[in-house]
Amino acid sequence: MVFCTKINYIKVKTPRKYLQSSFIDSLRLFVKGGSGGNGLPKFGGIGGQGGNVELVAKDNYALESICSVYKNKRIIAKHGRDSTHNFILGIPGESIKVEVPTGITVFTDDGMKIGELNKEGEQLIVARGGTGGHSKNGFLGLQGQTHSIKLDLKLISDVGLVGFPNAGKSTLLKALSHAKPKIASYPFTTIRPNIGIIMYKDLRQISMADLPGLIEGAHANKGMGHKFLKHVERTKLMLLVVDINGFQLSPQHEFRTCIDTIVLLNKELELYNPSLLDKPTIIVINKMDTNNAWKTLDSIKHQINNISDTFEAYPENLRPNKPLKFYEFLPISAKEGERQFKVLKTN
Ligand SMILES: Nc1nc2c(ncn2[C@@H]2O[C@H](COP(=O)(O)OP(=O)(O)OP(=O)(O)O)[C@@H](O)[C@H]2O)c(=O)[nH]1
Repeated sequence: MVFCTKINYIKVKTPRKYLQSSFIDSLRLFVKGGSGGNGLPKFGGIGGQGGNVELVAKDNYALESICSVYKNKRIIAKHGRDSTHNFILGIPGESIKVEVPTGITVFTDDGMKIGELNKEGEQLIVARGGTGGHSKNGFLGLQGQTHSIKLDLKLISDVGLVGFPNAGKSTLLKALSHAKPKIASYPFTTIRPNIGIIMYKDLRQISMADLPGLIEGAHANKGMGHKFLKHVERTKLMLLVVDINGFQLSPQHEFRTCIDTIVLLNKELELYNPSLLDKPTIIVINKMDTNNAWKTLDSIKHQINNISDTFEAYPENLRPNKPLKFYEFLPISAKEGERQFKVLKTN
C-alpha cells in the first residue's frame, strides 16, 4: 500500500545575505597586536600594554562584511603609550574587536587551530598586544603577536543533504523550499552549498543545506573533496540522499548500486569525521517514480535496515568500521511536482 503525505509550507523568506550566491566560507586575515609602550627608567615607569586583536561572534553576520569593514584585510591593534612623567603607567593600547559570524573556526597559516566561536558573544584573542617596557625587559616595550589567520565558517542549518552527485539533493531542496539551486543531469551541478528555509504554517522554520556531491575517494580530495562536509558537522539532522537506480560517475568508473552508495557514503563520512556517524540520519531513497524502482526497493529493503551486514562484501579500503545510525529510510520522488514533495511509504 502506498501513502502520500504532503508536507505543508508557506512562503519562504529570502535567504539571509550570507547564504546568497556571493557567499564565501573562508577568509584570510593579517592580524597584529599593538606593541607595548616603552617604560621610563628614571622613575621606574611601565609602558602601556599593546592592544589585542579579538574576534567576537555575531549571529547573522557574513564573512563578506569583515571585508567591507577591513578592506585590506589587515587588522592592527593600537600600541601602548610610553610611560611619561605625567603617566608613569603608560596608557594601554586599545584592543580591536572584530565581529565575525557565529560558527567560525580559526586556524593559523600552518593549519594550527587557534579556537572556535560557536555562540553569539563568544570571544577569542587572535593576536596579543606586546608587554609594556619595565625594569625586567630593559624598559623597552615588546612587539605584539603577528599572525596570518584563516577564518573557516561552518554553516548552521538544521538539516544537511549529503549524497553522491546526481542523487537529487538540489531537486529535493527546491521542492521543499523556495531556494533555486541549479539542477541538471550531470554530476557536480552544485558547486557550493545552497540553503533553503522551509516555513511551516505554524511558523516553525527549518533550514536545509544542499551540499556539493561527494564521490568515492572524496577523503583523498577527489571530486570536490571533503571540504563541504564541515557544514554537516553543525546540522541537527543529516539526510543521506541516494538514487534507487545507483550511480556511475562516468563510463570509466564502476557502477555503484543503491546499497553501494549508502555504504560508500558511510565510509566517506567516517573518513572525514567518525563522530558524524552518531548524528541522527535519515536515508532518502530518491527517484522512486522511475521504472522498477519499487521492485528494486523491495529487494534491498532488508539490506538497508541491516546495512552493517553488507560491509563484509566490500574490500577493506571501502569498508566502513562503524555503520551510520539511521532512524528510517524514506522512499521519495523529489521530482514529483514543483511544490509538492511526496513521501511514499510501503507497509
Ligand atoms: N526521475 C527522477 N529524476 C530526478 C528526481 N530527482 C532528481 N532527478 C533528476 O536527477 C538529476 C540530478 O538532480 P539534482 O537535484 O541536480 O542532483 P544533485 O544531487 O543535486 O546533484 P549534484 O549537484 O551533482 O550534487 C536531474 O536531472 C533531476 O531532474 C526524481 O525524484 N525522479
